[in-house]
Amino acid sequence: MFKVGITGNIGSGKTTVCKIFEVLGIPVFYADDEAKKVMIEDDALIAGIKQAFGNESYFEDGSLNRKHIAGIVFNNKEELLKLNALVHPAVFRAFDKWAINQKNVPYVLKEAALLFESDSYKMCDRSVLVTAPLDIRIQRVTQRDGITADEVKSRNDRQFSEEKKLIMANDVIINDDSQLVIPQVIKLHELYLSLAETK
Ligand SMILES: CC(C)(COP(=O)(O)OP(=O)(O)OC[C@H]1O[C@@H](n2cnc3c(N)ncnc32)[C@H](O)[C@@H]1O)[C@@H](O)C(=O)NCCC(=O)NCCS
Ligand SMILES: Nc1ncnc2c1ncn2[C@@H]1O[C@H](COP(=O)(O)OP(=O)(O)OP(=O)(O)O)[C@@H](O)[C@H]1O
Repeated sequence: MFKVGITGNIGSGKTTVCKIFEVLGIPVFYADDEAKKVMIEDDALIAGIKQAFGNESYFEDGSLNRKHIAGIVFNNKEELLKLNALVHPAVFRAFDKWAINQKNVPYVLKEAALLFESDSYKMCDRSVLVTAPLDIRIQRVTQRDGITADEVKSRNDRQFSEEKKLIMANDVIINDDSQLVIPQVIKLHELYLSLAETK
């Protein structure tokens, strides 16, 4: 199966772009959503997270105390690496399992905030970066999530810069309101159809 990894820094619009690919019939694996799922379903992982970040990482009903964990990991690089090392292998396994089950589709997309940071782009045939300037991204995320501009910046600082990702990515979608997004997606879709056919 031809696999395309899609990424972008916080608030770039990668999920929005993925919805357009879905309309074109392309299945999308949302790594960030899968991370949220395994963190409340995988017993070994839950035990590891409690050991690393305390029992208060979970509420009594078993849901994740996101604020508690975010407060630790987005303020300390070592703690974030610890969390990533616990969560990412479980997400990689889930993606492999999911991809095998996608039948009769030309290619699949893997949406991941940390495609490059986690090296998971190496498991894809192609990568695409969604970009937008930081001020626009801050505005979008503060509006969407009700978190502060400083919180958005601190998460952004934990990710590779857009400049670095532009060098690593094969393709780019510009989502800064200067050009339409749908034609950019259709153009890439046509490219991926032809690349998948010749793989
Ligand atoms: C720390 C947690 C609990 C905070 O939850 P919260 O609901 O506040 O944020 P959410 O998960 O919606 O993430 C929002 C954005 O933060 C950024 N972000 C999330 N995790 C990370 C990370 N490990 N490193 C850098 N940025 C991150 C991304 O841009 C993401 O889109 C959560 O982000 C988490 O469990 N992260 C670890 C899993 C992970 O690495 N997910 C991303 C890739 S699989
Ligand atoms: N071109 C656009 N015009 C207006 N609003 C947009 C555009 N693209 C994205 N948005 C909005 O900006 C917010 C962030 O977009 P989206 O959730 O797709 O980004 P993301 O990269 O997946 O974010 P995160 O990394 O935080 O998960 C959403 O509320 C979305 O509706």
